[in-house]
Amino acid sequence: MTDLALELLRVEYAYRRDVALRGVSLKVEPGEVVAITGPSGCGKSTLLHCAAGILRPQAGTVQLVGQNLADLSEANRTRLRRTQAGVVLQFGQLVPDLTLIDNVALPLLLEGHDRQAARRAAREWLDRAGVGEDATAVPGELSGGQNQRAAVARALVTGPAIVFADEPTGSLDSLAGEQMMELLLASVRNGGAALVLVTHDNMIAAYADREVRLRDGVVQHEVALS
Ligand SMILES: Nc1ncnc2c1ncn2[C@@H]1O[C@H](COP(=O)(O)OP(=O)(O)OP(=O)(O)O)[C@@H](O)[C@H]1O
Repeated sequence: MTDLALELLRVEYAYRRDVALRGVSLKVEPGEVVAITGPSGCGKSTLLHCAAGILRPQAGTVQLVGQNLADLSEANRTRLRRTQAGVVLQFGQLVPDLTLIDNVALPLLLEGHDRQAARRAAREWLDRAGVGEDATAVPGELSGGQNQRAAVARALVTGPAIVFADEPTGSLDSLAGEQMMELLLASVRNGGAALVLVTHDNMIAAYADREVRLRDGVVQHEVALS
């Protein structure tokens, strides 16, 4: 039996003042594209951060590719996250002082790959993402759309089992947003990765295989879209 890409069981998360998640369960199959939707403040980003191992839930379990994150040491959790999970956020979040090629090579260098091989793989991913010609530019010299393309390359370069994207088109106009979604979907499908996508935009959610709608920190309903 193949492991699920992601499984959350009764996950709860509270910030100092607000309870963001009140027992959320979610399964994502390998290669599946799932959109997390719902009104502002319903817990979408918190769910994504718990699933990606960035936040630690106070209750419930998160399994990434069959491994319970709570059972792993800090070092092993970081390693699993780096190798198995790619992350794309709203504004790219590239390192501003590094060129695109160095930004994309970074996850491989952190995993101990040699510099030349890391840069070669980074260049290939930048080409696939349509920004190969901008490989030596720094993020500040490029548009939001170009930076988001590089962020997709950085998320996919390690060959992750799952990609987490939080409003990846939120800073783009609608044409650049559509192109970005096409790239993200083609990239995860080529790499065989699952995609968990947070969005408040119905047009973007429509790209998913399944929509999971949150309300007040719980799953309100799930709909198969394809
Ligand atoms: N860093 C934080 N510190 C304190 N409270 C937070 C933090 N991030 C989120 N919250 C609170 O947790 C709840 C859920 O927020 P979250 O950002 O997960 O929702 P969201 O659905 O992603 O919202 P949006 O669509 O507006 O981004 C909200 O009440 C929010 O105010």
